[in-house]
Amino acid sequence: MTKIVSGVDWKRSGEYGDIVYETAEGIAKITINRPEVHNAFRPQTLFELQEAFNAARDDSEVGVVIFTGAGDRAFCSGGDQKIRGEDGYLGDDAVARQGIGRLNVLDLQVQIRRLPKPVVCMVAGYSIGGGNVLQVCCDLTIAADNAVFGQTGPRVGSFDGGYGSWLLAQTVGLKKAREIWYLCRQYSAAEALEMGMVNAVVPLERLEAETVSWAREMLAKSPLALRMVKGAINAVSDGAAGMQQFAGDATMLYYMSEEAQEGRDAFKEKRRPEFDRFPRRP
Ligand SMILES: CC(C)(COP(=O)(O)OP(=O)(O)OC[C@H]1O[C@@H](n2cnc3c(N)ncnc32)[C@H](O)[C@@H]1OP(=O)(O)O)[C@@H](O)C(=O)NCCC(=O)NCCSC(=O)c1cc(O)c2ccccc2c1O
Repeated sequence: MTKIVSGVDWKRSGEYGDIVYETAEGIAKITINRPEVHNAFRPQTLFELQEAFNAARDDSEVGVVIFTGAGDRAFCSGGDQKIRGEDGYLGDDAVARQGIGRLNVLDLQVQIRRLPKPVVCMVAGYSIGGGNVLQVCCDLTIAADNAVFGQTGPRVGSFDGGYGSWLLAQTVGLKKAREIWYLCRQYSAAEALEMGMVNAVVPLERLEAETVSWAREMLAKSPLALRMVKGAINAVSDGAAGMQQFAGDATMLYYMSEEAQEGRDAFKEKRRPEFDRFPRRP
């Protein structure tokens, strides 16, 4: 196994079984840790990932999230086919004991899109099936030169009709997205770069150093500007939900203004608000 080093002193936290959560220098690194199945996810993996992404969201020290897989052979090979039941993936919780499966990767996809901080996918080896859909949902992707991308749904009896298909089509174009989904071929890192599915390809041993350097570059930028740009880029394609997020950000900024605070203060002080103090901007 190639040693991937970056010189970053990651601090591990949280109690997880299927993932690892680490932070350093304003970056959160979230790693799927099931290398024996090429980091395929099961319901538990996804619940833990949701918890970790929430931790990164809530940590005001964190400005960028790196999402990756353990080892150098795979970022993620999608849903764990060995525990796929008749209607979804079966965990070991009470719901699964009733024979009811889950498709809870869909919740994680939405969470990554709505996280108000850039999420960078760091891919070594396979990014396949539902794993590649997660990669597509991330804001940026840095790939190692051994990375392999592809969808397998129509080969294994599955498909992702949401972000997996139309977001991929937005990313690489309609014809290419159809090819990827209809033929279930595998594509090299160089081909993924060429079609615009990833942002950069670097030698495997430099993967983390390069990804961290992109993260540091973003950390030097205005966090609110990054948040608004992410929301703006997603707003159109996320429809009403995208507009709701963007409007929510506008509300947050308005709450931070003296004008909005005058409304709140006037209510608390039982007086008329003095909105005349604020300009009616052109
Ligand atoms: C990724 C591969 C192309 C790699 O091939 P390779 O030959 O290098 O390695 P092996 O095949 O020998 O794999 C090593 C080891 O890992 C196990 N493994 C790999 N992938 C998975 C997996 N997804 N699930 C379970 N186990 C896996 C493999 O069995 C080996 O272990 P052994 O003990 O058996 O030796 C190749 O592995 C491959 O093609 N993998 C399957 C990729 C795949 O089809 N993924 C699922 C696609 S569907 C999906 O992900 C999905 C999930 C959702 O939750 C959805 C929700 C809603 C809508 C759609 C969804 C969806 O499409």
